This record gives sequence, C-alpha cells and structure tokens, in this order.
Amino acid sequence: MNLGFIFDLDGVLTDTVELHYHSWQRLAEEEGVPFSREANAALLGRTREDALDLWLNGRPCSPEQRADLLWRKNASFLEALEGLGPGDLLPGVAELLHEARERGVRLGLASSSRNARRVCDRLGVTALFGAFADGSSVVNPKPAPDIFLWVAGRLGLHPTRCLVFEDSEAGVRAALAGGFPVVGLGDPARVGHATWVRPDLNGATVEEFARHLDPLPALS
Ligand SMILES: O=P(O)(O)OC[C@H]1O[C@@H](O)[C@H](O)[C@@H](O)[C@@H]1O
Ligand SMILES: [Mg+2]
Repeated sequence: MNLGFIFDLDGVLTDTVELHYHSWQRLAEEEGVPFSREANAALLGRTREDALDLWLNGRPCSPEQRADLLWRKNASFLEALEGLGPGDLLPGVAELLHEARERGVRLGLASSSRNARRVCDRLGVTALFGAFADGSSVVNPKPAPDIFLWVAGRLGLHPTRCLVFEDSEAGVRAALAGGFPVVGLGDPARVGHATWVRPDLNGATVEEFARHLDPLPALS
C-alpha cells in the first residue's frame, strides 16, 4: 500500500519516558542539582547530548564532566531497561502495528535514542519495521526533520504519504518541518501543534488515520 506509518519510540510505543526521567532525576540527586517532571518534558525527543544541555540549564561543565554525566545517565537507563518486555507496549500499540502490517502499510521507526534497537528488541517489535532510524542515523537530530525524511526515503514514500506518531514537542516540530502529517500523543500543551492530537493509541485503527490522508488509499 502506498501509505506509511512512522513511529517515534519513547513515549509512543512504550513508556520509557518514565525510565529516562528517573535516570536524569537520579543524576540530579547525585549531583545535588534541581530537576523536575516539568523540566523533563523539554528533554523528550532530544538526543542524549542535547538533553544533557537542557538538564544542565546553563550550569558550567567541562568536557570530562560531560562525558561522565552522559555515561552515568545511560548506565542507569540501561539498568532500568532490564525489566522491559513485550508486555510493556502501551495500550493499542500491538493491535495497531499488526493491523497496519496486515493491510500493507509500510512501517518505520524514527527515534532519537541510540538505545532504540535494544528497546525494540526487548519489546519484540524490531522485525515489523521496514526502515529503522535511531540516534546515530542522521547528523541533525529532532527538531530537524532529517530523521523522518530518512525513514520516508527508505520506505520509498513521499512525506505526505507517511503519518508520523510523536509524543514530544521536538518530534512534532520535526515532522511538520519535513511536510509530514503528524499525530501528537499526550498532553496538548506539549503536542497541540500536531495535525491531530490523541491521548494515546488505545483503540486506534488504520482506517481512522488513513481516511485523513489525501488522496484516500484503498484499504483492502
Ligand atoms: O540516551 P538515549 O537512549 O540515546 O536517548 C536519547 C533520547 O531518546 C528520545 O527518544 C527520548 O525521548 C529522550 O528523552 C532521550 O534523551
Ligand atoms: Mg518520544
């Protein structure tokens, strides 16, 4: 089918947002600096390095300290990942992925995380994606559109034929900048500028999204 779905990972397919948050929070406690859930919202969709800059909030940091903080943050995240399994897909995700596959919708994954493959392997969904991009795939990260354009290219589809699913402000901006229609998932204060907004993917169907795309694809 001449239609693609491109998924962000953290906060869209699974709730690793919470694991990233706890890793940054733990680092903040160890360093004796402030951090909050509100501050964490700005880190969503950002690469580890860009997230560190936001976490530092202007505090000075040497290259050696940066490397140490990044290593510790990731070590703590990897530790938390050990408990992750196929049961941790968010509500509606497994159903939507499998319906899309059955109907021939081309599936792509576009995540800023360099742990994306490890996370998808744990969730048991890696093989569903015809194109897979992680935090090492493009030079310019979200909110630049590059990662979505790269995945659409690998799927062989024009951006207007691919629907992006995102939970972060940076990700929604990236998709819109690339000319993609985008479904923003979660708090409208964060993703309200998306083409459509939904609380999550619970109850989502291919038909619901496909009918928004012009020209309408024939669903078999
Ligand atoms: O540290 P990692 O696993 O490479 O992840 C980088 C980023 O990946 C994104 O998917 C998350 O939304 C961000 O919160 C995270 O900072
Ligand atoms: Mg996300």
